[in-house]
Amino acid sequence: EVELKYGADRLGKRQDPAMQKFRENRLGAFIHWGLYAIPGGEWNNKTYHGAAEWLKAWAKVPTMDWLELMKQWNPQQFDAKKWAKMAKEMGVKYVKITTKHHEGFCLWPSKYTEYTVANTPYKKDILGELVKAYNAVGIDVHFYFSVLDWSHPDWRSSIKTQEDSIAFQRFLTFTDNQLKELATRYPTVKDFWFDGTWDASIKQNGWWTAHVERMLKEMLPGVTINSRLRADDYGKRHFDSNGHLMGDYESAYERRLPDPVKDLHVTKWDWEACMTIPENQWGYHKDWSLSYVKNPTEVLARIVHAVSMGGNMVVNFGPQPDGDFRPEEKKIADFIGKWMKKNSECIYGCDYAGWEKQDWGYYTRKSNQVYMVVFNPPYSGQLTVKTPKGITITTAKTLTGEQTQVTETTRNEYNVSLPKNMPQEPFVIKLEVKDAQKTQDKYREALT
Ligand SMILES: Cc1ccc([C@@H]2N[C@@H](C)[C@@H](O)[C@H]2O)cc1
Repeated sequence: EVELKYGADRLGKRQDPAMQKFRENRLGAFIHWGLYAIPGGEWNNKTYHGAAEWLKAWAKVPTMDWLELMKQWNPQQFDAKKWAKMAKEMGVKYVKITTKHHEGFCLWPSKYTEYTVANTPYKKDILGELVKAYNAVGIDVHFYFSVLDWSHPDWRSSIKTQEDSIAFQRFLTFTDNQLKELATRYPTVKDFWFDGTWDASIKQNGWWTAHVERMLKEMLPGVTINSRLRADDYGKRHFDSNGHLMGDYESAYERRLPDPVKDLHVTKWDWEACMTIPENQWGYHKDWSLSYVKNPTEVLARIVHAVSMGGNMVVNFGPQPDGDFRPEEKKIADFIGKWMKKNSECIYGCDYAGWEKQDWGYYTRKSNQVYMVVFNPPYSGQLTVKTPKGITITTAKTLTGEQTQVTETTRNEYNVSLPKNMPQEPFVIKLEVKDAQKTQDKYREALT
């Protein structure tokens, strides 16, 4: 291994209560809300197909013109309690909120920049209202924070001159101040999810990314930090030059998921994926007909896929400029919530089962219970289940208590029959399993 001053601060999964809560939460929601919601992907009567929160870039809008949008920021329909109710009913255990996206507009009244909600017609502290409302219904709040800040004159994507270097040091101090401000104003925050950290200027200041992780953990014991913040002494990101994961969980799965057969290495560490409902829109876009929009079952499949491989899933919402949500997003939240009401036992606190992936769907596991989450019931009426050596199935029944037939077809292989009255939506069969290995050990202990 190479000697590192700014590599991984810890090896292996964190096992403290705060990280266990992060892991057991499993299902979260993303909120991408900022000035970009106002134009919604359209500028000077031209509609841009790219991600709406990047419109400033696509339409090459000068920073001062873009920040003029602040004069229109006045979400009259915004009601933090309604947002919290929607999240609660969806069954998410945490919400990640864009405190500041690349545009540099802050949802909290930061005293380190004028580009904040305080200087808009709306005036009020949106972030503070959301933290209070989500926490009041038992939902953890996570902060998305973009280091990249298009509104700040000292931002540099690369350091070419001495002047760049001096400016960028000022920028890092500005960023430190904003992060300390967020940690001080909102001490119930449970996580910081950093974005906008891919540029050379950050990669060659790996020391600063390590300092930020350490500073926030000192200020907020238990807080979790995503791997995307981190660069090591040599500019290596997410995993340091010795291959060790930095931060507390891998955060590279954005709009994609690890393969359930080829990418099983991800089950060795904590990770969190995030996804959009259209192909690629995080902020509000007026026209969702421009790309494929996932149906509710496709969103659900990605949630279960992540949990089946020991990860979390965060489903994105891009609120309208008026502070309400678009009907398509309300429909998704409602479907997921209804499904979770019946089936969340196979999600919360569940992990990778270690069983071979089958075509009918995904396994999740909680202690000696293995859940079969069935998305593709086979015409044979039989669900193939292959168990690892020494593991046998003792019972199998749906979460509504209906017994299903379990037939051993060969060593470590079973047919689990589809339930008689099969639900017309993805359903769960719960298996009780016995691990011969473990019981023998217990038995052997008894002998000595
Ligand atoms: C190339 C690229 C940069 C940043 C992003 C941001 N990360 C997501 C979580 C959104 O915030 C998106 O704007 C997406 C793609």
